[in-house]
Amino acid sequence: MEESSKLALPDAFLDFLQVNGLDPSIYTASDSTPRYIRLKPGCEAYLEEVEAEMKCKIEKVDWLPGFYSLPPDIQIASSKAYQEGKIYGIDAASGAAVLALDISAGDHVLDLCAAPGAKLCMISDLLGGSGSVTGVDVASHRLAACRTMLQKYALGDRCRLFVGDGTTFSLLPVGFHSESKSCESALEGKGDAFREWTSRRPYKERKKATKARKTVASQLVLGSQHPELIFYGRHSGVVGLTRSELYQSGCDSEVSSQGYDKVLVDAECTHDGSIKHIQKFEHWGWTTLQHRVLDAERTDSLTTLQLKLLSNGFRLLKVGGSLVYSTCSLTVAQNEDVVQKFLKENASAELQEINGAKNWPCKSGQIPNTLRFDPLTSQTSGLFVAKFLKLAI
Ligand SMILES: C[S@@+](CC[C@H](N)C(=O)[O-])C[C@H]1O[C@@H](n2cnc3c(N)ncnc32)[C@H](O)[C@@H]1O
Repeated sequence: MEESSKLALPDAFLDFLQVNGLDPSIYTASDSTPRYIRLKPGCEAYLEEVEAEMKCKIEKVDWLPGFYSLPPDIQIASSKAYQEGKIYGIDAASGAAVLALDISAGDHVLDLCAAPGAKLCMISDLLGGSGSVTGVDVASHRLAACRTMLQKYALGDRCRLFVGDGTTFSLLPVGFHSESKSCESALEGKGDAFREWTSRRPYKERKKATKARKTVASQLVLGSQHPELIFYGRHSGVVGLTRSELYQSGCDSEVSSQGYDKVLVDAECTHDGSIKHIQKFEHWGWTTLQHRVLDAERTDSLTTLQLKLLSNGFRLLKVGGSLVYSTCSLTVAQNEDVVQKFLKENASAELQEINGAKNWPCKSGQIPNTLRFDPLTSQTSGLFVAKFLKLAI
């Protein structure tokens, strides 16, 4: 980690920080930010074993149940506990964003920007043996990594994953069956129903899936059509459904009562609050940072994307349900400004105070009830968090 304290940020990034009023010192003064892990419920007894194996003291994070902190330079990937799926790495600020959802038993949760899936794992963990979680991401390779993670930690039982555009995703939670079922569905026999998911599908099915994937990819480019289902757990509610039952959208009034209980929109952003992510560009090359993060056209369209993701996530929420919007950017443009625009356009949205946040090591955002984690004050990665309630109007 000593390396990072000498990190020489390129001019373009320093300009970006200056324009957005951000202090560059967070990228050089964060060497002491701990690494965080979450222990799978029921694995607490392994803690001593993990400490002995990693040869370090693992501290309980008092304000975040199930979380532990390790010294920053400890690598967890080679540990037995990690390989056996007893622990997974997730930053404490990310854990707080999931906790802000206030997940209860039986909730149907939508994670609209799910990959690579640390927050989705925690959501599945919190749901335990009830409810369901639907993960959506536009990047199929990243979502495939998320699927691997869910399987590795045995957390995917109630999960379904779709490759699709979160700004247009419209599928309701599992178990929702519209009274006005489509004729296609009524006529269709159950012969075509989804069977238990397996990664080793017969050749014929794989061929069909490849064809469907190609069609989906071209349809995604055109901004329409069904998202591709790439994983579903045994108790996700998908087994036994026909395609037309799975792909039901529901009208607005149906969404109000049958939509998701909780929605997480952990939106695509410039990742400038994730120090570890920015440090990686030292190896990837600073020009990559310029293309991927700082390109003006991209940053402009990014806030539009964030607003669309937030609006669509909120549309899919049932009345009385809550949505958490988060980004790992520290800029006001991608956080408070998006929230302000969203509130202006959505009279049924109310910013909510986040339960328990008084004990969290974060600051208030520029709008009351919004929160900001940053490496200097929180000893976590940077994260903005806002929570909305959907009112009946
Ligand atoms: C900050 S990352 C999400 C991290 C994830 N929640 C986790 O905890 O691991 C943002 C994600 O948004 C995805 N994304 C970008 N545009 C999207 C879109 N239009 N619809 C859905 N996902 C999108 C990216 O592929 C990326 O995986």
